[in-house]
Amino acid sequence: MIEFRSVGKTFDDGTVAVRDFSLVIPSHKTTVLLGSSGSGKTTLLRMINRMVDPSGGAVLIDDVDVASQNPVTLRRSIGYVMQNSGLLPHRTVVDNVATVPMLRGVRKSEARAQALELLDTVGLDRAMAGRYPSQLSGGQQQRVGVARGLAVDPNILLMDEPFGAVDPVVRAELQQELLRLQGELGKTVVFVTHDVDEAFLLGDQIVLLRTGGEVAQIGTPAEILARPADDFVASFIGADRGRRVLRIREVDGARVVVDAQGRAAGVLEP
Ligand SMILES: Nc1ncnc2c1ncn2[C@@H]1O[C@H](COP(=O)(O)OP(=O)(O)OP(=O)(O)O)[C@@H](O)[C@H]1O
Repeated sequence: MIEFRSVGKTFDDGTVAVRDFSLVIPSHKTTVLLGSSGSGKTTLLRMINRMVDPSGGAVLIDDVDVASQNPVTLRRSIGYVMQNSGLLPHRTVVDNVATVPMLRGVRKSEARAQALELLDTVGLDRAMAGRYPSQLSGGQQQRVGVARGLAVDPNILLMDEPFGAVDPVVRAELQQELLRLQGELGKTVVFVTHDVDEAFLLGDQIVLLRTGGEVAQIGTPAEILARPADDFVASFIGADRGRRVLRIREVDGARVVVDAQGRAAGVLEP
């Protein structure tokens, strides 16, 4: 369990990124921090592994304040996947994945063997292992990024817009892959995105943020859809545009689901 207790962050230049944020993130689930640009999502995510230290309040992992932990040790125990994969350009794919385990003392041959298995786990052909990141497509690079995030077998996986830079088709593939992986691994995933559809697809719990890390609503996708807390939430999730309002229409005895514009979205099974 990860807990934010009245956390605030004011950067040195006076920017208040987060005012007063409290949240409990349950273990073995995916929690999505959703909000528009500048709402403080990345700042909050980075407080978990001490890439950012709060100016006030505390972040606890399993009841231990992260401020009491060595930042380097902490960072090496938590998986971190970012938008542009963050791979080391002069190291091969297999070495990129093996780097952190080796820093933690795993022997090179063993770390590489594990890295190859992780390539299988994230659905990347082992034939890619000897390539450099620039020789991979964006989607393949992100898979390597996920493999690297999983390399120390962390309990916690932090993902900061990990699929933001790839095209919609690859993005959908990577999302499905993450759902499959999470079904197998059951990590505590904290996922940052500004994409409502992505949030609703991946999140067990959604935390919708306004500017300053202010919580607009917390709930499951279904709860937020069913009862948006206010106009801001309704607008953000598209409910006000009727985008997510579906209706059932009878067509030749079949029940067809149509969207607010009357376009067919699917058929209900009898
Ligand atoms: N190192 C920094 N120094 C000063 N201000 C910062 C720093 N990092 C972030 N900020 C500011 O803090 C606020 C929150 O930034 P943050 O990156 O957490 O938002 P975000 O919701 O993740 O946005 P995005 O979706 O664009 O990444 C923004 O106003 C940003 O400009």
